[in-house]
Amino acid sequence: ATFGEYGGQYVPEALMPAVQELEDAYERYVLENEDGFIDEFRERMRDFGGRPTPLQRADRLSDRYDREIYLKREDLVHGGAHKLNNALGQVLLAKYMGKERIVAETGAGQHGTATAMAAAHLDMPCEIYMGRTDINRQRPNVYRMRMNGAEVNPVTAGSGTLKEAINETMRDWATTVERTHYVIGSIVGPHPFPKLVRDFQSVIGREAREQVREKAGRLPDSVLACAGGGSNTMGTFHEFVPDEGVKLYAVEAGGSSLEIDEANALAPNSATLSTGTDGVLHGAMTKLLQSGDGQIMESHSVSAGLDYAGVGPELSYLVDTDRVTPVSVDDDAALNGFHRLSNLEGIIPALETSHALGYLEENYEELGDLVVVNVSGRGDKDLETVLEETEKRDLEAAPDV
Ligand SMILES: C[C@@H](c1c[nH]c2ccccc12)[C@H](N)C(=O)O
Repeated sequence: ATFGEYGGQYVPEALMPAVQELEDAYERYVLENEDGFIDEFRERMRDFGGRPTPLQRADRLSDRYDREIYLKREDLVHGGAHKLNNALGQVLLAKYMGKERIVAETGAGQHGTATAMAAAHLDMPCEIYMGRTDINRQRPNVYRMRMNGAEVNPVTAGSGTLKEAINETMRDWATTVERTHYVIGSIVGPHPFPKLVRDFQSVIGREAREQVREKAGRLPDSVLACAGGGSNTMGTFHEFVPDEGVKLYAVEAGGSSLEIDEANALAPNSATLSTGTDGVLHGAMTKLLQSGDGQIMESHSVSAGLDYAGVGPELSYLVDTDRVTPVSVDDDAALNGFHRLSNLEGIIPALETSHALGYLEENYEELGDLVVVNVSGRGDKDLETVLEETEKRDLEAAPDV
C-alpha cells in the first residue's frame, strides 16, 4: 500500500493499465520534472491562476481571539477555490502524456468548474460527470462549466451524488484511457492519484510556511484546514508535517449530529476521520462512513464540498499515527463562521472553509499564539444556501440580511 496500510490500488483488472500508465507519468513529469513539466505548471499557475496567494493577517479575528491569526487566501486563486491547483496540474499532465480528452467528477461543482477552466485554458475537450441531485442544487456551477466549454453528463444512478459520479467517471476512463485522462477531484482514488493531487496542492503549504516565517518570524503553533476529500487539507499540511511543533487540525463536517442511523445507513455528518472505519472506496483503502455490514452510508453536510463518505488515505494514515488531529463542527457553527468572517473581515468564505472558522471560534484558547487557517474557497456559490439556512436558525453571528 502507499500510506501504511492505507492507499493501494484496489481497482478492477480493466483499470490496471490506466493506473500503471499514470504512475509512470507521475514519476517522470511530477517527481523528475521531465521536459520542464513542473516549470510550465508553476508559470501557468502564476499567470493564469494568480499565484502566489497572500497569507493575510486577520486583524479583527486577531483582536477577537487575542492572538495572531493568519489567513491563507486560496479563495483568491482563479475560479475562487484551491481546486485549480490540482485541475491545471492534471490537465497539463494529460497534455504531456499525449491525451486528447479530459473527464472528471464533481459534487459541489467546484472541481468540475476548475477542470472545465483548465481544459479551456489548455484547449482540451472536457466532460464532467455530475449527480442529478447535485446538478439541481448547484446550478451556478453547472452554468460556469458549460460556459467554459465543458459537457456536463448527468449521473442518475443511486442517490445521484458525488459517490456515483466518481464511479461513472472511472467507468468511462477504463474504456477510453488511450485518449482520455481522468482528472480526479481530491486526494482519493488508487495510487498514484492521492500523491499526485497532494503534490499539486502542496504549493499552498509551501507558500504559507515561507510567508508565516517572513511575517511572524517563526513557524505557527497550529494550522487549520477543512476536510472533505482532503485535497486542501493535505495541500496545506504537507510541508508542515516534518515540523513536529506545528499542530495540524483537519476540521470535518459534523453535520446535524454525530449519531449514525445504522438501520437506514444514514450518517447525518461527513466526519469520516473522527468516526469512520477502514474500508475500500474508489480504489483505495481508507476510513469510511460504513454500516456494520460494510454498506457505504449516505453522508450529510450543509456544505456540498465536504459531503463525502470517504476521505483521502494519506489523511487516514496521519490521523492513525497521531500527526493530524481530526475535529469537527456542526452545521450551525459553520454557518456562524460564514457570517463572522464576512462581517468582521470583509471576506465571504466557502461553507466548506467556514467549518475551520467555526472550530477556531470554539477552540482558539488551545491553538497557541500563532495560528494559520486555510481559506480554501470563496462563498459566492453558497449565498442562497446560507440565506435559506439562516432563516431557519437562530445564529449568533448572523447580521440582518
Ligand atoms: C465535492 C468535492 C470533490 C470532488 N471530487 C471529490 C472526490 C472525493 C471527495 C470530494 C470530492 C469538490 N468540492 C467538488 O465540488 O466536486
